This record gives sequence, structure tokens and C-alpha cells, in this order.
Amino acid sequence: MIEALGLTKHYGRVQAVQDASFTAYPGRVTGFLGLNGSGKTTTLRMLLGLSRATAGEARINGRRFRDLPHPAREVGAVLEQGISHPGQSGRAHLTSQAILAGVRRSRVEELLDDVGLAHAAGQRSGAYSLGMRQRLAVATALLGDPPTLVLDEPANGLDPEGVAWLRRLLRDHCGRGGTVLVSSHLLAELAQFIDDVVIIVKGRVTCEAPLASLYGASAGRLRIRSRDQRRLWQALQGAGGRVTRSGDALQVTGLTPESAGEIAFQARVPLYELTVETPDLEQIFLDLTAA
Ligand SMILES: Nc1ncnc2c1ncn2[C@@H]1O[C@H](COP(=O)(O)OP(=O)(O)OP(=O)(O)O)[C@@H](O)[C@H]1O
Repeated sequence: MIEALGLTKHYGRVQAVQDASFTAYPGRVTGFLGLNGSGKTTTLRMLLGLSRATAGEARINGRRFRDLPHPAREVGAVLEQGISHPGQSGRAHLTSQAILAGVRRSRVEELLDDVGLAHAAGQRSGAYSLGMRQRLAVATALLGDPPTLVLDEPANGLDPEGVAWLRRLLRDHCGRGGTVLVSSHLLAELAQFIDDVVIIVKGRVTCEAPLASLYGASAGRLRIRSRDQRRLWQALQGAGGRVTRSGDALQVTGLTPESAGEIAFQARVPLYELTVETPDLEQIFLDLTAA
């Protein structure tokens, strides 16, 4: 579990973070979202004890970072690329980090496999692509098998396969009861794998909620076109659907696509289109950050 309790950071006159409070819970992936310069990295650095808070406090698994007896076994972090010496191979980097963290050496080979870097383990990390450096950073974070992970923009530089890999890795981690806090400036990038959202705007946390609650009225809305819209409207409404018109289509909430299809079939109305509308995540995010 990660708790930010009134975290505040001022750099001279710059109020980078102002009284930020939120919680990232075990078994859930929490997205920490904000536009560029909103204070995400500053907050994550305070959570990890890398930057002293002007006011407030951060707790990892109930303790301040500096009070954790074995930090590498409690929390793993991906904060920036270029954590390894460019002349060092991925394997050498992980091995030295394993020694520092007091982690068994065999863990290095396991992790190289897990993050898909086994084939490049002996190459200089300076020659790695951005995506490979991200994978090495994730492997470093996982060295101590910590229950809590903090990742700053980890999808940066990953190709679609890399993003899918990261999504699986983080979901699996949460499936085993771990806590994940992952930052991004793009809601759409995280939407497929986060459970909760914390939004930061100009250094202030403005929203802390389950992702699904942000979708609001557009969640699960159906768009339907058919040969006889009037008849279908009556049938859908009769079955408990809430129906409105949108251009030449009907918009329906309160029914699943399966039941709407069955209702159309029973009413003998041929369907031309039946789609589940997906919410415009970037628009929702921009509305929330503008609010
Ligand atoms: N060391 C520093 N000295 C002075 N100002 C800083 C320092 N670090 C960050 N800031 C300022 O604090 C604010 C928040 O920066 P921060 O890097 O935390 O934002 P961010 O949300 O992580 O942005 P990005 O998505 O661009 O990485 C910005 O106005 C930034 O210029």
C-alpha cells in the first residue's frame, strides 16, 4: 500500500506539489495521471524518499521510506531511464544491483527472461533501444520481489508488444496481491489496465476514484440502427432500456448488447448496427484536468 498524506513540495517560489493526499491499494493498479509539469515525478520522488517533502508525509506499507528495513524488498521503482552505466551489460547491471540489494544472483537470469532481455543480456546497455532500457529498469525494480511498485511513465518508448507485456506484468503483480502506482500523461495509455485513477492538476490532486466511475453516463451505452427504429425503441423501452435518439441511431443504456439483440429478434426488427460505445478517454481526462 502507498499513502500520500498532504505531500507538499516547493522549489523556491515554484509550488510543484500542494497538499497531495491519495492511497494506492494492494491488489489494484492505480494510475497517477497529470499533464506535463503537473507534479507527478516530484510526488513519486517524495514517496520514494528521493526528495524531502516541504510538508506532509508518504508511507509505503505503513512506514516512511527511510524506516523500511529492506527497501528493495518492499518497493521497486522505475523513475528514469539511463539507470545503468552505458558501458555495462544488462546482466552486469542487474548483478551489481542484486549484490547491493542483498538479492540472490540466480534472480538475475530469471528476471532477464521475465522481461524479455535474455537475448541481449550480454550487450552494452548503452546500445539498448529505449524500450529495452525500460525493460531493464523494470527488471531492476523487480529484483527484490517487492510487493509495491512505483513506475513513472513506464510505457514511454515501448512498442505495442512492449505495452502489452507491461500490462500483463503489472496485472499479474496485482493478481498476487501487489500494489502498483503507475504515472502517465495519457489516460488512454493506462486505461486498459488500471483499476483506480488519481489525477493531479498543477500540483493538486483533484480526483481519486475507480476508473469505471469516470466513464459516467457513457459506460456501456449501446448504439443501434435498425430497419424500424420506432418499433425497436418501444421494444427496448418495454424491456427496461433507456432510449434516446442520436442522429439516425438509437442510444440505449440499461441493457446488454446480448439482450438488445434478443429483443430486436423477438420484435422481428432487422438490425443494421449494434455497437457498444467506448468512452473517449482523452476527452474525459482533458475535462477532468481542465475542471
Ligand atoms: N528540481 C527542481 N527545481 C525547480 N523546479 C522543479 C524541479 N523539479 C520540478 N520542478 C517544477 O515542478 C513542477 C512539477 O514538475 P514534475 O517534473 O514533478 O512534473 P511532471 O508531472 O512529472 O511532468 P512531466 O510529465 O513533464 O515529467 C514543474 O513546474 C517543474 O518545472
